[in-house]
Amino acid sequence: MTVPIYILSGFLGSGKTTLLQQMLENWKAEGKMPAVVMNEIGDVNLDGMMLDGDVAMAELLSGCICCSNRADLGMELYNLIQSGEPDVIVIEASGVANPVEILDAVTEISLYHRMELRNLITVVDVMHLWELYEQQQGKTYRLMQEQIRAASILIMNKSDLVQPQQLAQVQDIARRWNPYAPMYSTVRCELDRALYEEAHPSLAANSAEQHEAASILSTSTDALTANNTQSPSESYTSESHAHDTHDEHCGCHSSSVANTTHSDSSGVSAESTSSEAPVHEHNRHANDDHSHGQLHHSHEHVMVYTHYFEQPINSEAFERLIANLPSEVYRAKGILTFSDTNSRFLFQYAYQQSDFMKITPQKEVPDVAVFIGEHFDKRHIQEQLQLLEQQGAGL
Ligand SMILES: Nc1nc2c(ncn2[C@@H]2O[C@H](COP(=O)(O)OP(=O)(O)OP(=O)(O)O)[C@@H](O)[C@H]2O)c(=O)[nH]1
Repeated sequence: MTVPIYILSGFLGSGKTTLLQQMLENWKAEGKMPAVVMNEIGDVNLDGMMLDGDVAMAELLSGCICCSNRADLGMELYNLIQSGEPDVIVIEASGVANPVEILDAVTEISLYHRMELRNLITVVDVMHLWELYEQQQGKTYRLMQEQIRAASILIMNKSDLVQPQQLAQVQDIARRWNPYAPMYSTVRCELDRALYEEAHPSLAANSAEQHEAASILSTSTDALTANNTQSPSESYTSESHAHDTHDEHCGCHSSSVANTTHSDSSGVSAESTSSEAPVHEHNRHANDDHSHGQLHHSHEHVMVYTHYFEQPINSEAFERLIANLPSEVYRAKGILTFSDTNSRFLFQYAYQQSDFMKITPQKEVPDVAVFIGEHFDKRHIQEQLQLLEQQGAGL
């Protein structure tokens, strides 16, 4: 049997895990056995902890499958197929992954194993794209372009956060970058499963054009004039993301922490102290530029700070901290025990929107928070969190 493979791409916080959960529920409801490869640039897989324990999962942590973990991806796919014979596999790429690289990796692997790339689904945060489009520059903008161009299906998500005119503009932008992929506008990635299950002919067309398309991205300026006079939705601040200043495409980092591959779903080291993944630039792909045009550049300085909590903290103080995160932090998530509530919470922060959800973990999970961004002051966040812990402990 040939195993269908789906790749989920999309910038940090766009809604990939939200979609993944729906896909898994759908397949499980009809008795299929899905398996998942989850990739995080941080050293903790919080999303994986929230998935049902009966889903086979491989984790590629502390790096990005488009570069540092690329070789491991093949091995994990092979192991998943050999060990569990899943009916379908979904690869959730890290939010800073270049999908062209993943597409290449999966295509290579499928030459040797019985698997078929069914769809590369890119989930777009429409509000985020709308604001980035106004600036027309920056690494995140270019990475989003690549993610959109590589897609065989485009999901324009979080459409509840934009005005209809803004949505139409963003659809227009995405359509210009990728005229092939069917495009669906969603709230919380809700869409009919038939729409993503059918292999779309554009995938073949697209994959043949990936390198060419990607090679022109760095100089690509869209013909559409950025004449958006409407201010962003009230639900966001209008703060610009001026930190995106590098002329590079892929947002991976190479961590000093050795790549960790877990074949179980625990996903968390037993450390109880804070840890951080120092980031350094690596130019592995830069040398490849001769063969791939301008696709491979040195990678951006994506920073990750992981904080393991030793004490419960006050919920309101934590919410204030999250509300005041610097704009350089563009994604945060965590599991927390608060000193003033009975329940544990999963918190999410993506592009200046935060979300707290009560959870009852089915297995032992630590209290931990992960912060992802560029050039932010990790020490400052660490000190703030430690202060909250001290206050929580009444010190
Ligand atoms: N308002 C709104 N929020 C959404 C929507 N879809 C997802 N979210 C929220 O956005 C946050 C990020 O969603 P995820 O599905 O975790 O995003 P992701 O792409 O998997 O994030 P990373 O894995 O960190 O890259 C969560 O708090 C979601 O509940 C949507 O359509 N509208």
